[in-house]
Amino acid sequence: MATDVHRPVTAPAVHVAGLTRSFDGRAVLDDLHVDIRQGEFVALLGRSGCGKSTLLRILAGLDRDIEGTVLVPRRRAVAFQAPRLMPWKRVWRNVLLGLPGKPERAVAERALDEVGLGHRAAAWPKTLSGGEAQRASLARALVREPDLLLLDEPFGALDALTRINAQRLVGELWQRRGCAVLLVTHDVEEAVLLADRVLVMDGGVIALEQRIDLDRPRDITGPRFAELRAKLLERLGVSTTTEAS
Ligand SMILES: Nc1ncnc2c1ncn2[C@@H]1O[C@H](COP(=O)(O)OP(=O)(O)OP(=O)(O)O)[C@@H](O)[C@H]1O
Repeated sequence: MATDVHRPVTAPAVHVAGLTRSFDGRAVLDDLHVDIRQGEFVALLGRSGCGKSTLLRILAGLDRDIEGTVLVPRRRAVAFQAPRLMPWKRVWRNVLLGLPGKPERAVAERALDEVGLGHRAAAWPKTLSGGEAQRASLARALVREPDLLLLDEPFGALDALTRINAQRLVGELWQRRGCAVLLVTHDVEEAVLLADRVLVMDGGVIALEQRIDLDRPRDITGPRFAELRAKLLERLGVSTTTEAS
């Protein structure tokens, strides 16, 4: 009997093969291939307009006008740069929005506790700070018990200090939950800090794949961190040295 020796022991969380997505006749994603293992944290970098959000929207099931193969877990959740909370619903109701059945408030409160926002469950969205609103948005994703968490620049609009706390929180949530994460970011340091693997998109494909071989918790001051950061910046076309005038 023939056996398929190439078949993986566990199926990947995400399998994308030959994915093409065009807008007005222009292929933004052009025969793109990517796999993400179960429980793996992958960061996606790339110049503005290269198609990162397009890929993420396809994985989220928000865009189906594609060619190619896309296999994703049924349980997946997405958080965007803008928290997208409904202003007329209290925070806990926002967290439960769109969930099937009639989940109880306690379900929302558990997810809010997990992101340190349990005490604001009854608040109106407009009374939240930017960082709190982003955490509420994360709670809304977590309450879906995702096997795949899709994050589209979730920290992009936060100030530096809030951003560091939010990055730490996402790292902790990922370790606790064990779900696969795909994080779209512009921040190379954030990618090296959090990810098992960093992908750089260019020309509609994954142009570089870099494994981050650093132990956790990561030392952002170490030489290997700097080396990885420099390599990724170089691939993104950003110079890491300044010329003396
Ligand atoms: N619905 C759409 N209609 C037409 N063009 C689109 C549409 N969505 C995306 N595009 C185009 O596809 C390209 C990729 O957009 P996308 O938002 O995926 O880039 P990105 O890498 O996420 O950019 P950024 O880093 O600036 O967020 C852009 O040129 C954009 O104008």
